[in-house]
Amino acid sequence: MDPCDERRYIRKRKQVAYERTEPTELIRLLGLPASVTLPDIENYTAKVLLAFGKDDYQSDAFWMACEKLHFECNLARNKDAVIEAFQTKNHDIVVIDYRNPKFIDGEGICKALRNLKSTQFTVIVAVVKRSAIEKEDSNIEPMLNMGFNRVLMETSCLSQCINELLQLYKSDVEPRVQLATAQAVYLALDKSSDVVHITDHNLNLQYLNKTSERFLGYNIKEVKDKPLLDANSVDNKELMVQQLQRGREWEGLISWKRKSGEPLLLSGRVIPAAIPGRSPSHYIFIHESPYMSHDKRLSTSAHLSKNPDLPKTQNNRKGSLDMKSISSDGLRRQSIAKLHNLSIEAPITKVISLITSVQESASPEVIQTLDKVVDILRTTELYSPQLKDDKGKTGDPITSDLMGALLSSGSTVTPITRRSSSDSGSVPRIGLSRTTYKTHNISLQMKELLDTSLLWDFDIFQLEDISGKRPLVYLGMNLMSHFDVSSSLGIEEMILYNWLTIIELNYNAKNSYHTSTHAADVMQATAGFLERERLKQILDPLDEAICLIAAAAHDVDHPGKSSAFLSNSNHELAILYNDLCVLESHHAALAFKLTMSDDRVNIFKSLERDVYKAVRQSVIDMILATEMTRHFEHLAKFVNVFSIKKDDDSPDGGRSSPDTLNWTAPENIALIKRMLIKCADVSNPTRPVQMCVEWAIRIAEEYFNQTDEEKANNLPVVMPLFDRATCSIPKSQIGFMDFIINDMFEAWEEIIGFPQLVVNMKCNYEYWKQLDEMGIQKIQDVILMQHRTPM
Ligand SMILES: Nc1ncnc2c1ncn2[C@@H]1O[C@@H]2COP(=O)(O)O[C@H]2[C@H]1O
Repeated sequence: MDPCDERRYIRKRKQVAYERTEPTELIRLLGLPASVTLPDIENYTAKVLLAFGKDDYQSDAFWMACEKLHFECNLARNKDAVIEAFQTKNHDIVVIDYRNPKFIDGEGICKALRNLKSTQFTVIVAVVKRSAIEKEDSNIEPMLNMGFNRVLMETSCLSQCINELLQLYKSDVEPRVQLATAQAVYLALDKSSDVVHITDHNLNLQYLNKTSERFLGYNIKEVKDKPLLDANSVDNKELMVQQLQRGREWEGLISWKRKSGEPLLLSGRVIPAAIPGRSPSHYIFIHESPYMSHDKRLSTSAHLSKNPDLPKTQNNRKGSLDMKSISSDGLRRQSIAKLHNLSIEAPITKVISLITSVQESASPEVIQTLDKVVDILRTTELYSPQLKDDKGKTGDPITSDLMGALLSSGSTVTPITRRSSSDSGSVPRIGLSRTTYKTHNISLQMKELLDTSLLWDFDIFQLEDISGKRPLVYLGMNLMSHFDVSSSLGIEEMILYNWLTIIELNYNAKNSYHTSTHAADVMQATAGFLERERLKQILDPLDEAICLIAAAAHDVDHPGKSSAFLSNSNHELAILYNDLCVLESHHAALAFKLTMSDDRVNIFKSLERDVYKAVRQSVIDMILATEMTRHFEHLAKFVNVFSIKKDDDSPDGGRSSPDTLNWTAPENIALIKRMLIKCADVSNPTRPVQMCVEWAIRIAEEYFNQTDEEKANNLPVVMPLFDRATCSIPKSQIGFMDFIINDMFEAWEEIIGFPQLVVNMKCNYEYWKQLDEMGIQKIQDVILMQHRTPM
């Protein structure tokens, strides 16, 4: 459709349900180049006021354009209404209909608005008739002088109105917002009780605040562009300048001369201001207010006791002293001093001290980079995942959706009714067996299949079929027996069988992905990893048992919805766990609740108290490690500790571990077990392609169901792009592998030596890329292609 032919569409808009258009989609709809970025409407919503005496295509087009851009829009019919609306909302843009004074007095409105002080930062636009502008002798200057910023020719074209508003936003509103912010900053500086001076890079004064004016007696006109400091102002001025030029802050005493000639010594700091990568262009001098820092000055300066004027100055200002903040500040300083006196030092403090000492002799660029490093190290969120800006902004939206949902636990509260979970209720009853578990009860087909249970291409879906959807018990018994778990725990095999049965019964068969087949698959991957020589050397039989148990139970009673969904729907589990690690906490708690519910399922009953404690702690730790919001934290810790040095001369073909690393230290074993279960949990993209595809379909189906339910119940949609009508399965898989899988499996493979993982992973990645290039998106089409793909 010709975008300018949208007039009919606009006229009909009141009957059409309005659909929110995402900015990126809008760019596509409008056919704008991908490089165009829409205003940061997440953070700032522009406010537009339409001054139109009556509705017509023009007011409709602007109204619609505002909706598309997510700008707030108001309409006023006459001068009084415009002034009233403006005084309430202080709009960024006012569009005035200037076509016919019969309907609305455009000139009067513009003048009245400009008479208000608050329109200083407002863009006023006049919409004029085509003929008014197309005339050869047309002259808009009088209108500009009247107070309009822009004169637009009438148009019924929606995209033209959108473009106009966008341009106004970019060229006028944004800079004005920034200007207003800058004014606010100046105001803050003027109101600050600190003495503030700003100089250029030659230390010539550019700005001083009101407190400085009061204390030193100069106003800016008298001293602008004059040197701020004289030779005696600072003890070692050269050193200070050197440090500032290198981009480093300086702290110390500066001796000032008041206009009246009296000296004034102030302690403070000087901060270089620079565009990143450049040398400083300005220096900011901040001195604690002479009245606020009186005590400190007295104690730091011998000069001061000789200066009788200061206490007088302080007395003059006494009314403005904030005694509470002074005393609490004093207390804070005392406690910091106490802390410094204690003989404790956190490793991070040592690291920061080392970096700071390196900065002493570094170049300005290195100093700036190290400053950033120190800033990052000072946060408490060192391992919290943050999507890199470029990926977050320009990456595939499905990937952003998926990563947003996996890596954050955002929630909004709206009630729904689902009740489930045996967490707070009673444990389901099952037919517990007291007889001996007999392996010979299984069919020949099952036996043949289970003979391959340790192979990476083990067919879990065939097991799902032939076990009547009870793969966990069959495979579980096979693997537990292989690793002799009953001996490690000192129990009969029958208890293991009962335990696997009760755990399997508590997986929800109705889910499409999080069923006991997924648990069995994770257990199978776990066994595959435990079989690697490297891990055999590190983990003992009890560790192996812990890994298999954690894998079997890690998603028990998964509702097929994410933790965010549970939080958003006020689910009892979210309430119970305060929206924190909701699902994983539930899986771990329920696993133990079920285990402890009856002696016949209690696989831990023979363990000594302290061994049980350690086993319990480790199983919980592993299950909690499957929580995806901490994915990057776990991965970063693992890579930091186990980063492998490539050494081609080493006897094991280039694989060598850091010499000093104690692989079997408890904290390192814990890291390995966490990474093991994490990799097993999301190992599906490293399986043979047919299985990889089946898992992708199952997880997508589960996500789609969640989106359906969120929409049906009017809940926040956690992953809006996982909508069965529009989602691209290949794109979601490419994104998942790019962000979560590829790096983690490369690192894991390096440690455990399992090339098949990475080979499969790369093949599958290529497969999804091919499907994507072929334009395949929907589940049905992926299934069709799957049937064509050879095993
Ligand atoms: N193939 C996949 N594609 C997209 N997401 C996946 C895939 N496999 C696993 N996941 C997600 O990764 C999560 C790992 O923890 P959960 O099993 O709780 O839930 C899992 C899914 O949300």
